[in-house]
Amino acid sequence: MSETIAALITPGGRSAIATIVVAGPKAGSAVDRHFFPLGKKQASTCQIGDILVGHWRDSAEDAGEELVVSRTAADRIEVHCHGGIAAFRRILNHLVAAGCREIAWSDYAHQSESSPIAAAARIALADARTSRTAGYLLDQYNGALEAELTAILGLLDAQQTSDAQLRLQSLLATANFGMHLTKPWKVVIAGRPNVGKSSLINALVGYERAIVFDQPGTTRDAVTAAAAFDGWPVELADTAGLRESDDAIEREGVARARKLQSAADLILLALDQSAPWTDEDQQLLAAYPNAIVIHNKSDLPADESSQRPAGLKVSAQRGDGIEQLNTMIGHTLVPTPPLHGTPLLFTGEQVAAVQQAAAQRPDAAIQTLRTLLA
Ligand SMILES: Nc1nc2c(ncn2[C@@H]2O[C@H](COP(=O)(O)OP(=O)(O)OP(=O)(O)O)[C@@H](O)[C@H]2O)c(=O)[nH]1
Ligand SMILES: [Mg+2]
Repeated sequence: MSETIAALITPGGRSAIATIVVAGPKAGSAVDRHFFPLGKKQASTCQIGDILVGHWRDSAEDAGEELVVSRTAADRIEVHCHGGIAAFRRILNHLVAAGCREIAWSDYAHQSESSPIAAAARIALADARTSRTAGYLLDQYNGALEAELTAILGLLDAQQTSDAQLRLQSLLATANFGMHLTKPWKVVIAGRPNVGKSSLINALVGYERAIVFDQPGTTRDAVTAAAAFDGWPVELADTAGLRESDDAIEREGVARARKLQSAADLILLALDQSAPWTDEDQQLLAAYPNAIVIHNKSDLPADESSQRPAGLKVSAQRGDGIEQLNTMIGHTLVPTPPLHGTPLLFTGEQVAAVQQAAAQRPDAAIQTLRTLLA
């Protein structure tokens, strides 16, 4: 590396501490210009692993900001400063004036990782919302996908094209799961007004996110909440109760509800087991054949209609059955979680490249896969 770069590697905004990495031959001298250590060692002369406390000053007269500098590799220094935007911006500006080139943290990940797949996994890890999804991304960071692509390349090189094709297809089958490692599953609740959809959302997320009221037509706009079921990150959406209405705002709410429901990975169909079975319930059941059917208000006497389908009995109000619902949502989203270490496609670019390779003749497929690995 001949140039020296500076990159903010923590999220922008009001985080507590920001970390700026300075990497390249001029890292030490660039930091020395503004960093005045309390001890004898300078940023440019300290050893790997040294942590220096000092002040970042505009000039020798400036009181400066107290911060910490450490050397993490021969040509790499980290500056740990206050996390406010103005604080890290000032330091980055000084580093640029000292000859560093400022780059984005994602570009730094690409520069500092050994392969594009490891870099992509590192970037994706920042978007993993649960330790379960992070675990699968760590597998890819540690080489699971790279090893599989390399093995497929070997098969193609050896002209074992049908074996290669099988393994490309198995990889493609992981794309839906893999892409969800950084993008939560969308779970949307549907049902007639007043069956207890908002109450169910609140019971599932564990706090009062959605407004509950005894009048039908309470929820108008979609309300979403971040949740996790069985370690799978989910964006859970409450929607307006589905019914014909003369009220323009409610009609708009119903239109938005239908749109969200059509884009959902999973629908929870809420029914009121204490109310008589209606044609609307029947229509909803037919419209969402893959939905999890929930019979809410199990604390009230049941309406014994013969048309009532099988489903999970819960009481959103009392919490009965919510734990089972939780588990059922997780198992429905991911019926058979991949074993740890399984290669997974987790970016759109990877999916597109593997789809392309699967459709190509061996020579072209080899080129496509090499580009993905290079
Ligand atoms: N007894 C009983 N009442 C419930 C239960 N769940 C919800 N309710 C009541 O049913 C009424 C409607 O609840 P909501 O959660 O607002 O229903 P909703 O389906 O979101 O209604 P809309 O937003 O109007 O479509 C409220 O009075 C709730 O307190 C339950 O498990 N048992
Ligand atoms: Mg509601």
